[in-house]
Amino acid sequence: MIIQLCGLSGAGKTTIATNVKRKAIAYHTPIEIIDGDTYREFLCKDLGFSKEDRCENIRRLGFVASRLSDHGIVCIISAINPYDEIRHELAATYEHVKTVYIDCPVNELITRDTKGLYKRALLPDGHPDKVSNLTGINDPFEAPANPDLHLRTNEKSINACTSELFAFIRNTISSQLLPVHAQIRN
Ligand SMILES: Nc1ncnc2c1ncn2[C@@H]1O[C@H](COP(=O)(O)OS(=O)(=O)O)[C@@H](OP(=O)(O)O)[C@H]1O
Ligand SMILES: Nc1ncnc2c1ncn2[C@@H]1O[C@H](COP(=O)(O)OP(=O)(O)O)[C@@H](O)[C@H]1O
Repeated sequence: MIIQLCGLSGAGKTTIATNVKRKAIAYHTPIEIIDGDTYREFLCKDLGFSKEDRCENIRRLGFVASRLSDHGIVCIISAINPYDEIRHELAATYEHVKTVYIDCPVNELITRDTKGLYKRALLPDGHPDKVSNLTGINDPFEAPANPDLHLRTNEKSINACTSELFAFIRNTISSQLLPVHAQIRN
């Protein structure tokens, strides 16, 4: 199974994915986090933040996820993943892809600003430190219309969001395994 997260920087993708992975160890559910930030240092080092590059980024993360997923590893793609087009492409290309929206209003993210990116994006034009294409401020984010799971991280605690995503993964695994058991019995 491939869980493609999407959500603005600072919304909570890494925090929730990491906590879910920790929780899954006790249940012997293998989880791999495929994190945009990490892969941008290696496999996706050549990519920037244009629409084309962001889509290519997700395409590559999706490919890695598909290889691992074929071996029964639950892959969580933790990236901003801002465009409908590429989210749909991933879901159409690979089996068992679920979209999870990690949602937080931008005003709250400006307050969190864990990486200082929002402060820099809000600098006046022409300022040497200004970030010019930060998603949600001066670059688009297309909120998914019908995500498989929608987590509002400004309304629920980290623990509550972690439990919801974890339960979603467990339920999806069970429902996908049921027909297989039925086939074996028949
Ligand atoms: N301009 C701009 N816009 C968005 N993000 C920026 C930008 N510049 C740097 N960063 C940092 O890069 C991380 C986003 O990379 P992703 O691979 O997740 O992005 S994408 O899915 O290809 O849109 C993102 O990581 P997260 O904060 O974990 O989301 C940022 O730390
Ligand atoms: N309900 C929540 N779920 C996830 N993170 C939360 C929540 N509430 C507050 N936070 C905080 O928001 C920040 C999210 O950062 P991070 O996980 O790196 O985001 P992202 O990976 O989406 O950029 C962390 O500082 C985390 O403690």
